[in-house]
Order: sequence, then C-alpha cells, then structure tokens
Amino acid sequence: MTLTIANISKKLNKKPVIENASFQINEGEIVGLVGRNGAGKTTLFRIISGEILPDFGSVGLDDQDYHRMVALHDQLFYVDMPNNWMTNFNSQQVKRIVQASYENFDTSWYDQQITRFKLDGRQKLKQYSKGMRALFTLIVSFASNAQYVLLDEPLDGLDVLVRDEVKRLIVERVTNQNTSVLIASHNLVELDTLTDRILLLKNGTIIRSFEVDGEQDIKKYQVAYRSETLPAFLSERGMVIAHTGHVATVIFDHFDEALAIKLAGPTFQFIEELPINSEDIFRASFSKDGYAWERETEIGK
Ligand SMILES: Nc1ncnc2c1ncn2[C@@H]1O[C@H](COP(=O)(O)OP(=O)(O)OP(=O)(O)O)[C@@H](O)[C@H]1O
Repeated sequence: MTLTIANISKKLNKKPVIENASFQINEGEIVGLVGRNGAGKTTLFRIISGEILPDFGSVGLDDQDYHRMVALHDQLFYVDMPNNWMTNFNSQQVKRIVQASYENFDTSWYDQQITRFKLDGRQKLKQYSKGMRALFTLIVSFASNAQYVLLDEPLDGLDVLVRDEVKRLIVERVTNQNTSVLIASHNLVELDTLTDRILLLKNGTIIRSFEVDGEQDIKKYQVAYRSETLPAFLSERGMVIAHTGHVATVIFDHFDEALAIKLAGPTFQFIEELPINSEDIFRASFSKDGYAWERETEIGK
C-alpha cells in the first residue's frame, strides 16, 4: 500500500498555508517531516487525516481517495493535539472507544504495552504526565493496526529514557508490523537516527526529500584562511556556523565546481570536508529566510 499526497493546497483565513505539496510514503518506511515553526506541518497532518479538507489535491491510498472512502479510514491513525485528547477517560475506556472505529485494533498488544509501561489503572489521561501521555498516544496509535501512523512531535519535552522508549517502540512496531510512520519533529538529531528519509516543508510545499547519507548537493567545510578578514564568498554562498580566529565552519547548499575551485585557492591554508547531518541540511535550506509566519496574506498583498 502507498500513501500518496498529490498537489495539496490549503488556505486558512485566506492565507495560503499549504501550496502544492506532494510526496509518497511506502509500507514500512519511517519518514520525517521537518520545517520552520509555522511552516504548516500540523496543518498538513490535519489535511492528510481528513480533519480538514484541502482546497485542491488529494490523499490517496493506492489508487483510492482516502478522504472519500470511509472504509479506508482505519488504515490511518492520527491524534491531533494529544494533550487535549480524551482527557476525561482512562486507558481502558480509551481502548473501548478506539476499538469501536478500528476493527483491527490489537487488544492483546495494547494490554501488554499498557502493563509494560505501567499506564493501567483508574487514572484519567488528564492526570498523566507529558511522558506518560506521549507513550500512551504511541501505544494507541500502533494498537490501531493502521498501516499509516502520523506522529506530531512525539519526542517533544521527554527525558532521555522516555525518548529512548518511544524510539524503541516505533522501531519495534515498524519492524514487526511493517507499519509506515510519518513524524513531524524539530529534533533533527533524533530524526537522523530514526528515519529512512526526511521531507523538508518550506513555503507550504515539499522542497526537498533526502536521505542524510545520500545528500550530495550540500557540503560542510572547515577552513583556515590567510586573509585578514573572512573571505566574503563564504557567507555569500554559504552559511557560516562557527568562526573563531581564522578558522570557520561553513555549510554550502548547491555546492558546485566553482566553489570547489575557490576553496582550493591560495586564500586558504587548509580545508577539510566534514560529515553532514540533517541539522546542516536544515540550516542550508532555511538560513537565509525570515520566519515562516511572515508569509504575506492575500489580503495584505
Ligand atoms: N485555524 C487556523 N486559522 C488560520 N491560520 C492558521 C490556523 N491554523 C494554523 N494556521 C496558520 O498556518 C500556518 C501553519 O501552522 P502549523 O501549525 O500547521 O505550522 P507547524 O509547521 O506545525 O508549526 P510548529 O512547528 O510551530 O508547530 C501558521 O502561519 C499558522 O498561523
């Protein structure tokens, strides 16, 4: 089964939030969705899950329109705002409610995980801590046995040990059930170790899809220069992320031969290429932009 997001556009309050976003997710993939604050990640999740409908475009499962086919709805699970979700119920009550709409709900796995993480009892969800709620949301999501699970910031605000549990649970479920997971997160270091590939959302559209190891177009260099001041082209063509004395670390997007020739020139005492991670790719893609919410409204134009 393939989830296909095709040319989705959406305006909220007359402001274009999502513009012609397209991508696909296959079975058993863990994909990260990354963008600046306000880029539209949550809006995109709400659209995919059918909570709000797009102005244009479609969400398909194989060749079928997910939004129009109620029979497909148990193939996708998403909890919008987990902090406000079913707060007056306990874990046993939530199980009964979700079971009613997800016919493949895995009761025994759910009970096992609830016991494993000691989330049982009469405690209502509103009495859970942030970490308990994160684990609980994940358990319900995977127990639904939906092919596609959308997770919005699943690691936000969790301590290192709970984060490890959450990551282990995600990998376990994907390995054992071939579930597909789309994770929106600001935590790029965590995404590097968890995801197969990462999608970058900018100006409401997917501008880049990459596997960190496979990204050829972005390079990071540490350089020592001979001139008095930092050579201007470094900050014009790249993003200087560290600069002490005559040594600078620079990330270049769209690295090309002209840049390679300049770096090999007499201006530099030494240059060394460094390995890149997804934070570097994020910086290279977004560093020269303002805030995502500065995009003009139609009315303001
Ligand atoms: N109901 C709404 N009505 C009007 N504008 C909205 C609404 N919901 C979101 N927006 C706007 O849409 C844009 C995208 O918001 P969204 O919450 O999807 O971004 P995000 O990428 O999830 O942000 P963050 O990383 O900060 O959580 C923002 O400019 C926001 O102000």
